[in-house]
Amino acid sequence: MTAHIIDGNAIAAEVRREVATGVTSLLAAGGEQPGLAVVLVGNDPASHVYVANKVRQTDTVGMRSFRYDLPADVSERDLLSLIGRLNADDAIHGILVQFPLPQHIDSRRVVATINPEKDVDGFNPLNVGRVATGMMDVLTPCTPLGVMRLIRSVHDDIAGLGALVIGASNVVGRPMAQLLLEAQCTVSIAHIRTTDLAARCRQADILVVATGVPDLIRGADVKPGATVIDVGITRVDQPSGKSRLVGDVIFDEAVKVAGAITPVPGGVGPMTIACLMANTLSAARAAAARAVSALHYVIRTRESVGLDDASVRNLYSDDEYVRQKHPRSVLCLPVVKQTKLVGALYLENNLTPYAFTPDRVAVLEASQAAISLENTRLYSEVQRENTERKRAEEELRRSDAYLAEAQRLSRTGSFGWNVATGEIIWSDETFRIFDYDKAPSVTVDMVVQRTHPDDRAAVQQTIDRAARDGKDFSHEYRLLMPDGSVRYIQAVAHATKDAPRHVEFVGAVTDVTATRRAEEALRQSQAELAHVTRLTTLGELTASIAHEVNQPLATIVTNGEVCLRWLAREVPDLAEVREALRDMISNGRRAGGIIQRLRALSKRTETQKVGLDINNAISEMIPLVHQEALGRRVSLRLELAPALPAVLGDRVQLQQVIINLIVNGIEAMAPVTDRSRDLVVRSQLDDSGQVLVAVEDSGVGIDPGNAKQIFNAFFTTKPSGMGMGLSICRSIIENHGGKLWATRNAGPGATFQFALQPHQEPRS
Ligand SMILES: NC(=O)C1=CN([C@@H]2O[C@H](COP(=O)(O)OP(=O)(O)OC[C@H]3O[C@@H](n4cnc5c(N)ncnc54)[C@H](OP(=O)(O)O)[C@@H]3O)[C@@H](O)[C@H]2O)C=CC1
Ligand SMILES: Nc1nc(=O)c2c([nH]1)NC[C@@H]1CN(c3ccc(C(=O)N[C@@H](CCC(=O)O)C(=O)O)cc3)C=[N+]21
Repeated sequence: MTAHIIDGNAIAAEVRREVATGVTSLLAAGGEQPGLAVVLVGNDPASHVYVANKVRQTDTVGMRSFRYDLPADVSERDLLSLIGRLNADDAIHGILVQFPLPQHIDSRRVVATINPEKDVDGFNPLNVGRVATGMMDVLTPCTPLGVMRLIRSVHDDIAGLGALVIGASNVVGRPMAQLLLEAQCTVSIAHIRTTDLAARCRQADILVVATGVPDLIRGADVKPGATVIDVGITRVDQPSGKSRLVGDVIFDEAVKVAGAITPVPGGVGPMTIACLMANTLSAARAAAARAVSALHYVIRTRESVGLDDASVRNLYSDDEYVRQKHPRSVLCLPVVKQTKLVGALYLENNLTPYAFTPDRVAVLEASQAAISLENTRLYSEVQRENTERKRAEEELRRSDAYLAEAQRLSRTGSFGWNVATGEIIWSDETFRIFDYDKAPSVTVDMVVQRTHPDDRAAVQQTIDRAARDGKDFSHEYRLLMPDGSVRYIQAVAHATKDAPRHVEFVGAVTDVTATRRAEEALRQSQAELAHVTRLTTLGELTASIAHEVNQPLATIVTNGEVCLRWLAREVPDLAEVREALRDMISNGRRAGGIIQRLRALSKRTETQKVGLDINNAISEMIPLVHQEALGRRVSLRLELAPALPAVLGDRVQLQQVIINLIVNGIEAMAPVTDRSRDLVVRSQLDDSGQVLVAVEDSGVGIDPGNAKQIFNAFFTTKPSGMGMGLSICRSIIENHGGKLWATRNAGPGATFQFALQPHQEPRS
């Protein structure tokens, strides 16, 4: 198995492409073209090759290169002064002084002179210190940076791996170890004095060799599967006369043991230059971001900036604008409103330094403060008003929503009607009830149109009267909907008058269809129940009624025989015959009357309320109960007050009540043996002008324990009764707007009575 050979050339090309893209977007964002200065001292041929390479690649990725070739005997001072100029030159974002430098020049001083922001080698102590303390967003030495990228091409995560760095130079070994440490490797650094190097190598998951000692690491020194990074580059002469580059690792051996390995050449080397490009781009980007004008500073810090003499080099001298316009005095104040920076006040004077004296600044700042204060006051006022308005609007919106919902739920719509203008406004629910599409205004005609034809005249009349009198009104009418269905509407309206001729109605319309239908159903079932109980009562009376009918029939038969006899005489006695015939007719009528009443009572009819004479209604029932009373030895007496006013009622239903009360009274006296059984049916006008009908018996009376229940449905004291009688009676009387109740008599027995309002003939 051989190791994966990490292709430094390919990855370096990748890095260069990224850099080229970065340069393009930096330019697009208005940044300056990145520039790299390469300083070469002396004539070292290898260095010339490298530098030429760097310059070429710089141009390739779209950056500018500046090459400075100095003689080998250049003074340190001259070199440092060149560096100073390069530091100040805004076209230059990166400075690289190629190593090695001649002996007479102190490389550390050179490195320390390079502006840390332009130190693309990452050798300046400030950058070294930053990397050493884990600040990775700074310029990082190129070779270790490239190595990390190579390692990452084979490892997603190297945290926890054992890493051995051989070589402890400031250029490679030490920063390398820092980067590996930062990536959470367990890092060892080996150097010339390290003992048992091979054994240490065999422990390393990641082996970075940077000594410049060819063949230092053999295959046997590599931990199987380890990642081997060979930084070393040594040019060795070959027998052919040509030279070739070798690394520190015996590649042919190590490639058989390692998991991944970099070749030399084509490994770390190309990465170093690619990372130099990347560092130069980073430096240029940082410079663009830092293009800190005074304005930017003010915006960022909200502190005012004053430059008394802008021609003197200062923090803002690098500002593009300052460089081009050379203002002499600059004052920049933040304009803050409601803790928000809304702008900056920028004043400059291109003629004199010290134009913005402290007292002038104070005046400016004070007036700005005054304006701010006033703004603050206005702002908070507006803010408060806004909040208040929002709250009110929200409340209104919510209550509107509640109202609409309530209208929908209660099927009640509202309306407004201005009589003078004829303008009518409907709520959504009103539109729904009338089944019209929503419209901004409505006419009286629309209401009339929708009204059931049978009710139209009445509705029109109500509306006309309301418009004329300007008085509250309420009416109930039906709507005939487009689909042919009928709706029952109840409308009430209240008149408001703010001027004598200016009447406005505010009202509500309720769809009471469901209520009316329920009432109708209830009335129907009550009528049916009443009919059934009526038949039951009549059923109980069958025997006595049959007897009651039989009697006139028997009389008729007897009279018929008498007639035949009188006619059979030699001289027929016609006077007698006539007398008998009259008797027959009257008895026939009597029987017929009973049958007729029976038929009326047993018929199932709609309720028909008419003005009727209650005495007459009572009298008609007597023949039906006459025989029953006789048979049970009850004396039945009528005490009917003459000239009673008519009552409005359904004859059959009221007669059902009367007959029920009489039958109950008769039954209540059945157990009575020690006294006479008297039943009195009385009619009279009571003190309050009501027509009163009372049925008084001398029976067993009402058990006080039952007094409350006797009118309840299903309550009965009779063994065979259904218990519907009194409950139906009461509902009939209540339907007539009257009252039915029972009292105990002073003597034995009880009195059941009902009271009805006299019927007012409608005045036409
Ligand atoms: N590919 C690339 O881009 C680059 C390649 N290089 C190459 O990397 C190599 C190292 O460069 P650089 O760090 O600048 O060189 P230096 O000479 O500055 O450092 C060499 C380091 O290796 C250590 N060392 C030397 N011999 C041994 C040994 N036998 N066993 C253990 N440690 C040893 C030294 O230890 P001590 O400190 O005790 O002397 C020293 O720390 C060179 O071949 C150089 O050409 C360098 C830079 C970039
Ligand atoms: N201030 C400074 N910064 C440096 O980064 C720096 C320096 N001085 N001095 C010298 C070392 C060495 N160095 C290399 C750069 C590229 C290759 C490189 O491209 N190598 C190719 C081969 C190049 C060739 O053909 O010679 C490769 O390994 O494939 C090698 C080595 C940067 N160094």
